[in-house]
Amino acid sequence: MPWWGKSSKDGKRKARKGCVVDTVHGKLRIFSEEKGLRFGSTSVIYQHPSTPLQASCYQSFSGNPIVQPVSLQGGHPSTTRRFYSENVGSKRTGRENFCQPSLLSSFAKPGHIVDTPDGKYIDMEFMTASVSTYNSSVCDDSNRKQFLTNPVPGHGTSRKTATNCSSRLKLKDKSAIPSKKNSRDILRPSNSLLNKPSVSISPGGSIVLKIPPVSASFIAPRSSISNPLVTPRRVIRCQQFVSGKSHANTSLLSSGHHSTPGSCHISGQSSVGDVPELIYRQHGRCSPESSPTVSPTMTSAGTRSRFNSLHPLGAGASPEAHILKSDDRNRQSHKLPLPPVRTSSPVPTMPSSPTSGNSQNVQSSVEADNLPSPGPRWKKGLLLGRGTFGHVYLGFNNESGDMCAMKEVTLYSDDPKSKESAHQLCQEIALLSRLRHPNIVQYYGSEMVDDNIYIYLEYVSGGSIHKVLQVYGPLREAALRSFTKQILSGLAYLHAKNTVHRDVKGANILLQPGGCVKLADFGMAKHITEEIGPMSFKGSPYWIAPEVIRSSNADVSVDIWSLGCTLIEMATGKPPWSQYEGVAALFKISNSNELPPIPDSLSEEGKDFIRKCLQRDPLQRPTAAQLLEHPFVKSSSPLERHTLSPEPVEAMHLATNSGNLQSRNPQFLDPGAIHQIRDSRTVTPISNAHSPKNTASPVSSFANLLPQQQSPWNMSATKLTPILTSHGASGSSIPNGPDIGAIQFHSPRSPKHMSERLSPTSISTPRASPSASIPISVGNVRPSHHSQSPKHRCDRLSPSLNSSPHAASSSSAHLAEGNVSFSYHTKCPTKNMHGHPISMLWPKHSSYPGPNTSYHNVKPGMFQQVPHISQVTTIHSSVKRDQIIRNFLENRTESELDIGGPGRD
Ligand SMILES: Nc1ncnc2c1ncn2[C@@H]1O[C@H](COP(=O)(O)OP(=O)(O)OP(=O)(O)O)[C@@H](O)[C@H]1O
Repeated sequence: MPWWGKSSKDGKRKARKGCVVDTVHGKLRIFSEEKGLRFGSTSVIYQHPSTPLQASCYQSFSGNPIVQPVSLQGGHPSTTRRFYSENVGSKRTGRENFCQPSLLSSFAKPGHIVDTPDGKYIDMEFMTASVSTYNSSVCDDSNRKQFLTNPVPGHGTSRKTATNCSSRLKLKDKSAIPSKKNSRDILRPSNSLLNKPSVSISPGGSIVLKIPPVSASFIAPRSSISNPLVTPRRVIRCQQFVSGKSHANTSLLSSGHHSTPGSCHISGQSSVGDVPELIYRQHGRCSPESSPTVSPTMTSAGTRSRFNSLHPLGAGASPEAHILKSDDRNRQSHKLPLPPVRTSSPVPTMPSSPTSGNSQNVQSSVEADNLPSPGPRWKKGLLLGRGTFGHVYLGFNNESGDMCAMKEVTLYSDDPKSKESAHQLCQEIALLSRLRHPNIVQYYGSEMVDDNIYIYLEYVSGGSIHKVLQVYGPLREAALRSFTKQILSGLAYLHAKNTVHRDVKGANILLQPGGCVKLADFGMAKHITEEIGPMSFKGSPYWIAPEVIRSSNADVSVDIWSLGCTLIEMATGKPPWSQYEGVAALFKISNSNELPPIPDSLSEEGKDFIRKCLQRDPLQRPTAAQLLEHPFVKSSSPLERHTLSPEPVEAMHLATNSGNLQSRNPQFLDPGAIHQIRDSRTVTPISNAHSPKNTASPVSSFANLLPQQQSPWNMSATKLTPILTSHGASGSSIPNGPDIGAIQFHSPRSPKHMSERLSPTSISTPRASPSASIPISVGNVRPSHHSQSPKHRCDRLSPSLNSSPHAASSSSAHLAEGNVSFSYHTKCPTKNMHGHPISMLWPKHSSYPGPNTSYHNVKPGMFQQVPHISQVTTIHSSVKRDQIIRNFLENRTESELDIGGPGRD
């Protein structure tokens, strides 16, 4: 997020709120690998290549193995299709007396990134499909004049139009109330604006696809599939929107909250050219915290009616034609955005799931129209983190048991920040949907639910490198090599696609518990062409390349510079020049010829690697592909993963109860399958059992570093196993910490495998009353030995996970008594697959142990159960949590970390 001027800019923007109208509905588009969407069209058809038409219009994408956009012209009438409509409307613009038509906008539309015949990508501008404000920068004078001389039909004057815009926006929220007024307020572009799309170069250097404003009434279907937008009611009922101001006017705005340190958007004038003109919805009904999935009882028949009305086969060619026809009579009363069509795709349950099976899925789909609701699939759960523009939640599919990360951004029509948010989201969606790489967070889909945009991403449960550094301190060289190699691998892939990330830093690199790191946060990423580099200044001050500060001409080499900074960050816990304030840091970076201090702790290879990355002349920097050959990373080879294995308890539960181990893999989701719009009464599953697997197989595994080197990080990693227990659902509260989750924790292992891991000194946690200490059956635990291998630790401690799921719940009474309750890791899932909270074991009757403490002869009753570190933090509010953890990690022996408990050497 912008690192300067957050509040002031924001305040200024809010002081001059303009009407910002949305169409983010209709802008969420599939970024499929396939092409064929009509630019400028107000509808997009998604074709499922294999499913029959007869399948119903279940309002979800989740079951689509592959749901991809197809051309309106190219669609075969016999295939199942779905589409979204774009909406046309207008909005009052503050003091402006008139509105004007603008250009079509494409939100996250395939047109934003287009494959050219030569394989290159072209950045397409987002255009507004709306009536824009007078001040809208995307509206040229000719259009404005045209509008003025061609008042909107049905409006006596443009002034009246502007006035009515406001009314419509208010009415939009009253979705259930039919409004005749709305129908009168529809703005239609003048005929002269119905030109063919044109392409030009924007000031920002992007290729701009200009598409004339389109009103629903002007859109002619180009295929046998009827375009629902020709339906006046659709125009009336759906979003009416007005374009916002240019991105250049809002790029310096910042949010009130941000999680990533030091981020900045130096979006200068040059950013105008590459900014989509987005459209926003009126501040809507739902709060940002509202779950996109709702009770089935909330799905009204009207929703289905609307859905039917928009079905691409609604012209009567489909078997549902009769439904559409009958429902058409009911559409009058529904103004909400139409949900996406759930067609014949099977519900994406796993094969072993009780609810899986094509026949059942298809049946479910078929019945969707007849049932009150298909039921919720994805539920917004724990808060994983806060970003500049929104929150990221853990999403849980209660049908398949899978998880994903749900990035939620709420758009408000009167909040200029929403414009920036939507812009960034558009870029992120556009880029992510094209990417598939083990070291890049996988994009699954996106949708609009009321005022919220949701981006569904692969869930990376370990949190960001930045947070890891905060908690555990700097990484040791082996981890540095592994992480750097993986980041490089992701960057090499990215750069090969002519894409620059522009915000490489620890906060944007997520870590899987297994040691796989993934590039995330592509909000600032950009496609570039050979001729035109990214023009806007974006990035984070301490990681930003000098040439980005000095000029607007930059290319993928800026990521290499940032990688060098990130390596320093990982090695020291802080980015280079962190001793300077933001602007001073920028000055230092851009105007000095100094190199930041390179950590002495690094090997010569590491130092050389950093020096190569931090060459001020970008031409001298090696490419990511070249750096992959650098000895610093080349020697980091993937080894067998054998460490954390926190899965025994969960795996056994899975094996015995659900038998659906495959569902732990989040890759069931279909990347690119979810660009849809729905209201909060509809349900949109996004899972897909046929999507490619790309979660695992990082370039190297951090886990394999454990045998080589003992480090705080290594120790913390091994700690994932022994201290986890699960207890009943009546246990303590589950905090909404950012680094919690269980997806990797529950990786499948067979019971046999687990039993082989048991050792005589196993720890078990039988039932206990919630108020009592957890009676732990512990054999004599050997004193700590630094030479103890991780494998040994793992074997010895694995049984501790073999506790009953009904073990005593964590008791706040224990904590209140002042027992030891510090944690040495935070990457702890809070719930197992069965929804039982998982807590941790801690030594009792002791304050925080000082250095060189070890525990011998651990006996039953020495431990207590602590739900989560955030509660620990509450209890020990006088002690800085992170420092405790760090100190503990740095001074513990391996066995101490394994067991913990009172007593000293
Ligand atoms: N795929 C994911 N899996 C798990 N956690 C995630 C995921 N994506 C994001 N998070 C968490 O949410 C936080 C914020 O996410 P993210 O950085 O993408 O938001 P943002 O608005 O783009 O932030 P920024 O301020 O960097 O622009 C991250 O720091 C991370 O803790």
